[in-house]
Amino acid sequence: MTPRHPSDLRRFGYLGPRGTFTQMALDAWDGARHQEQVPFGSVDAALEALRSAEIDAAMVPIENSVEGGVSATLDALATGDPLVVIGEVLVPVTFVLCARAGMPLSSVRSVGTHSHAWAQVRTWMATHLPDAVYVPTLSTAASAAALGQPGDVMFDAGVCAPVAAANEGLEILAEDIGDNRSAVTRFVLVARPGTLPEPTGADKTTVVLFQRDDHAGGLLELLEQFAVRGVNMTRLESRPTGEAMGSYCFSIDFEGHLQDARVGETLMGLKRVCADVRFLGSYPRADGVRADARVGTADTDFDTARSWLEQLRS
Ligand SMILES: O=C(O)C(=O)Cc1ccccc1
Repeated sequence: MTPRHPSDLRRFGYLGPRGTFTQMALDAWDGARHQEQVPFGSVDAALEALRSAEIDAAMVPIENSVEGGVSATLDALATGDPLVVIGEVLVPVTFVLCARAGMPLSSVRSVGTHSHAWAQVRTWMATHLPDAVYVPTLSTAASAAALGQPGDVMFDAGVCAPVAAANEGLEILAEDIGDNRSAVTRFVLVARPGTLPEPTGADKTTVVLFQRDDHAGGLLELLEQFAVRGVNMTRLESRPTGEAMGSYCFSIDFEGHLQDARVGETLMGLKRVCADVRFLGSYPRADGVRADARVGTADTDFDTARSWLEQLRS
C-alpha cells in the first residue's frame, strides 16, 4: 500500500553508511524518529529502493550553499518513475581530516571523501596537503568506514563529519577544515507520489521543466510564468537531458504550495508552454519563511477574477 500521509511512513532510507551528513538530516526529521533507518551506498540505490517500495521514503542531499546542486540527486529525480519531495532539512556541515592511528599529517599522500566535501575543503588542502591525491568515495562516512576496517585502503586519510571519525575510532589530524565556516547542506525527504504535505503558508514547490524547442527567449518564456503571478524562485539550475549536446532541462524550486492559487496558475502556464512539466512535490520550508503574496496574487485575487469572468460568460 502506498503511504498517503507523511506520518504513515515507516521505513526510511538514506545515503549511508552511518555517520553521513545525510543521516544527521534524517535524525533531525521528527517523523523518522523511532522508525526504521536503512543505509544505502548511493543516492541512486536509495531512490531505486524507494521506487520498488522496499522503503517508504529516502533522505538524500540536493544542494549545498558552497558547491551548489547535487547532480546525482537532481538527475535521479528528473528521470525514471516519478517521485516527490515531501520535506527538507538544512544541516550545517563541519569537516575533519582523519586517519588510522600512527599516520602523521606529514605522511598523508592521498585523501578519500565525497566530491562535495572535497570541493569544500579545497583551500585547506591546497595550504596543508598541496600534493595529496584525491580519491572519490560515495559518501564522507564511506571514507571513514574504509579506514576503520582492517586491510588495504586506497587512501591515507578521509574527510568526514566528526561523528563518522569517532564511530570508526579514527584519529583526528585536523578539525574544522571547511573553507566556508557557514556552509549548509540542504537535504530532501523523497516519497512515492500520493503523499502531499498540507500547505503551511511557508512552503516550497519543486519542478523540472522540459522545453518544447530551442528558440530565442525560450527561457524567458518559462520565467515569465513565475514573474507575472508573483511567484519567487529559490533555486534554478539547468541540467543536461542527456539526449544531445545543448539539450537542457531546468530544475526549479519556488515559494508556495500546489494548493495556492498563484502556484496552480503558474503550473498551468508552464504546462501550456513546456513540452513536459515534472511536478516534484510541495512541502514545508525548513526555515519557515512565509511567502508574501504580491498585490493581486493572493488566493482571493484569483477567486475574485475567476468569478468575474464566470459572470461575464453567463
Ligand atoms: O557524504 C555525506 O556525508 C553526505 O551526506 C553527502 C554530503 C557530502 C558533503 C557535504 C554534504 C553532504
